Amino acid sequence: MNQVNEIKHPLVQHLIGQLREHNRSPAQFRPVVDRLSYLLCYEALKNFATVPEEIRTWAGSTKVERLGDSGITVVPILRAGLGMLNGVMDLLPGASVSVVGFERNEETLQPHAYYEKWAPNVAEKTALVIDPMLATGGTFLATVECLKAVGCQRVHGVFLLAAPEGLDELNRQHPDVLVTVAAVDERLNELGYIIPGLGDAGDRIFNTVVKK
Ligand SMILES: O=P(O)(O)OC[C@H]1O[C@H](OP(=O)(O)OP(=O)(O)O)[C@H](O)[C@@H]1O
Ligand SMILES: O=c1cc[nH]c(=O)[nH]1
Ligand SMILES: [Mg+2]
Repeated sequence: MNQVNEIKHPLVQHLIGQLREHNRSPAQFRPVVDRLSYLLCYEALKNFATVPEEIRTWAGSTKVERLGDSGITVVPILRAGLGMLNGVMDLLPGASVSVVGFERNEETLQPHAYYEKWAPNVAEKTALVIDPMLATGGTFLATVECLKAVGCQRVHGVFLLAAPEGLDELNRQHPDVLVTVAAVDERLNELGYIIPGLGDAGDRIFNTVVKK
């Protein structure tokens, strides 16, 4: 069973509410994605092991805990995952970045892979995959399969929104993978979009919404 951590914190819920506003422009959308990504990353790290270290302080020596962020590779899924990268890297300056590119075919809803670039020693790292949306789950499942194929054993997905359908599929195929998400929404519509959701995250981040 996947451990799915839906963050009920008022600040997270407030920010997700802002992203759902239809009239929010890309310029107003991006900073909210930034802030949410920072908060979700903070939550995703809550069980991450720290490394004790003895340091000198003004009053002698003491033991402190260090976050081993060099043991993390952050994996934004192109394109929309890039919108979450700054917020996450602010908290993990020592992490490496691996990049995968997937685009969902609008008719079949199958992910089409177009890019893959792994950090050195990826197999030894914890992968923190970032993407605003987990809808059918196809894109994230394909990413998890790529990560496992290169030897990565610990995968944690961080999303703004997820649909129950995608989380069920993840549970069937990869029950070991952890998920942190601001909200699990109601369902998918017939076009594979999350309801109520926020529309197409990539288009809203990159200002490529087609006006009808
Ligand atoms: O769970 P799924 O049904 O696979 O859908 C989720 C994927 O769809 C969106 O990307 P999209 O394909 O629109 O590409 P983009 O990031 O270039 O906009 C989103 O950012 C996820 O990657
Ligand atoms: O609702 C959805 C589903 C997939 N991709 C998005 O950007 N939004
Ligand atoms: Mg898109």
